[in-house]
Amino acid sequence: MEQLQPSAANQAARDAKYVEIVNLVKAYPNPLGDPIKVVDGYNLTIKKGDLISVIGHSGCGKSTVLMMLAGLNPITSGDVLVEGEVIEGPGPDRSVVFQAPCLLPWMTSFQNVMLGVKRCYPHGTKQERKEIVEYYLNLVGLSDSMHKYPREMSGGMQQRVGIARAIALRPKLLLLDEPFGRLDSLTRMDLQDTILGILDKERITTMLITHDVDEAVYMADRVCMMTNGPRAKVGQVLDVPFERPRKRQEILASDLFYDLRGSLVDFLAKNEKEKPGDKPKVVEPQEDVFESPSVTNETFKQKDTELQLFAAMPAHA
Ligand SMILES: Nc1ncnc2c1ncn2[C@@H]1O[C@H](COP(=O)(O)OP(=O)(O)OP(=O)(O)O)[C@@H](O)[C@H]1O
Repeated sequence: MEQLQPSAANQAARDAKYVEIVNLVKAYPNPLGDPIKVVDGYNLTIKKGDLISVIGHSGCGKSTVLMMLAGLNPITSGDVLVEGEVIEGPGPDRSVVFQAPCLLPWMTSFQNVMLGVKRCYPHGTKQERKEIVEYYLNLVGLSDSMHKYPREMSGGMQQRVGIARAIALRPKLLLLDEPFGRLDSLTRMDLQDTILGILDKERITTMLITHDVDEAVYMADRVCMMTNGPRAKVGQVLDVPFERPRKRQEILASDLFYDLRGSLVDFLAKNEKEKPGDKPKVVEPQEDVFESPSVTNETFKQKDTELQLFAAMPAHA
């Protein structure tokens, strides 16, 4: 076996824990203002360049975890480290794609992507920034629609702009919160393959939240299955050993795909009994929760806050 040089070994060790999520806790106030731990002790390590999909029953806390990673939802306790650095708020090293594309309607796709590029590359020349925008719009298959406004594009095309905008920032961590959730199944498959094609080229470390077991397996290197909330955490992590680039037909024809899919379905079925909403559950306030005063000012759902990220984003050093 080939012997790794010490520096290469160190690099490999660093890459193995490129993103570390350590004992992450999120508490929201219940209607009486008492803190309820929705996520409690979430631990996960993501290798550089890996795509990890996160699956779990509705309301278990998937988006809550993703928003904490994005820095858009304050962490009650615990840490998120990207390349060894603890994250504090949003930053240009992380970008997010939500279910809704959240494009500015008065801007073309080019201008929408340029919005983030300008903030992240303030020292680049106008020509360099233009080339970055064009490159990424081309990568998502929109070279012919660079000067179209959102109203002139389909939902799938708008989502492509959102993906180009996120990837053009060259983030260390790409966060995808059900990015295909509003699309028809053909557009969905098309876009899944577009993202996989881009990640094969760029190897961006990615977390994908999805409700779709097939998508979770097809897209990911590992699938993280979350337990039900409150106090949700990582229940099980499943390795998906298919090589990249992946060919959908080959994967769908393999027995392994159905075995992996079966493991996910079993996990979700076991958790089904405890699904919130199945039976009324009295959730007692939890005394040991770390105080988080900003929590009461948060909006209930934060899925449409992509633009906050750009507004709050400091430039690349
Ligand atoms: N700002 C908030 N204040 C209070 N409770 C919240 C807030 N945001 C989310 N919650 C609650 O936290 C829990 C987890 O919500 P979250 O949206 O993270 O779940 P999810 O797994 O992403 O759900 P879905 O799959 O349906 O999108 C839910 O019970 C939700 O009602």
